Amino acid sequence: MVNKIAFIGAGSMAEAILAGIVAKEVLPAKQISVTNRQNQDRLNVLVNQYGVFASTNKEEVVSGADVVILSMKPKDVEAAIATVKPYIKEDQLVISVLAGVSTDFLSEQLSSSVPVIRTMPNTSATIGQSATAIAAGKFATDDHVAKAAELLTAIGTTTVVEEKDLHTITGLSGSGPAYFYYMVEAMETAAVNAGIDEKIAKELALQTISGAAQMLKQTGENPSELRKKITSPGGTTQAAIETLDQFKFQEAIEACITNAAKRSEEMGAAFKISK
Ligand SMILES: NC(=O)C1=CN([C@@H]2O[C@H](COP(=O)(O)OP(=O)(O)OC[C@H]3O[C@@H](n4cnc5c(N)ncnc54)[C@H](O)[C@@H]3O)[C@@H](O)[C@H]2O)C=CC1
Ligand SMILES: O=C(O)[C@@H]1CCC=N1
Repeated sequence: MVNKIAFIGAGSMAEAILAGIVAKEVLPAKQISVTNRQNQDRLNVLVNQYGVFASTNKEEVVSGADVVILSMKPKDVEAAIATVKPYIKEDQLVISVLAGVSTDFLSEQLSSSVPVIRTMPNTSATIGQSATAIAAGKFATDDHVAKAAELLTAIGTTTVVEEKDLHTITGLSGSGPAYFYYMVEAMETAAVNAGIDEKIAKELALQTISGAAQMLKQTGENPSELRKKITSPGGTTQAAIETLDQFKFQEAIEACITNAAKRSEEMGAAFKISK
């Protein structure tokens, strides 16, 4: 049972998560507290929109919280932890959404054995549709993982993974929504360039991606089976897929995920433990 959640960082990811928690009535909005570096206007927006408590006073925000969610950019993590560390106790649970930053580094910065869970949500959290991966740090027990998972179901699905896999998973599902947006952008542009009205191109492309996602979920069939059902021999889809193959579609996606994972590793390498 969670009684109070504190967000350190009040940007888009914090908003997506707290919006989900408020919408699903996981706990009353007043029991969610938020802080940021110093932007009072931004805090006022969150207070007015969601009814949460917000303050730039770190002690007020963190004290008594069962769960503290680190939701600043990786570059700000050291400064942010330094300001909240005096108020973080070992009976609290720290959940990080920071890309690349290891739980060992966070534990070292917190200089205590407070349990730390590292997660990788995505921006579909805004509508309760995140695919969130969760990994336990060395001081986190199965109960802590279960508590984090229960909380994060407010923003979508949760999958427990090993921390070593989080770089690749960031490339898969953390950044993943962007690949589909990019695909839709490309499809719309291609249709418009071929003379289709922009509004019509948008409407058809949007329902196509949405319908395809629902087909994958509702039929439970493999993407390759679904693809084969559309591909009549010698027909239009075969011509289209052959074109994607000529442009090395599979290799492009492999390189896309590998490079995102590599970037996550590089980002994490800036936050190495000292021993
Ligand atoms: N945007 C995305 O798709 C995803 C982002 N993430 C991770 O979420 C984290 C946050 O990203 P966004 O919300 O997009 O960033 P953002 O820039 O919108 O928000 C960052 C927040 O941190 C606050 N902050 C900065 N320094 C601080 C300090 N010293 N003390 C307290 N608060 C401080 C800022 O005031 C701001 O409210 C990042 O670490 C990112 O890696 C994870 C998954 C997906
Ligand atoms: O682009 C980024 O670094 C963050 C992490 C995953 C999605 N957005």
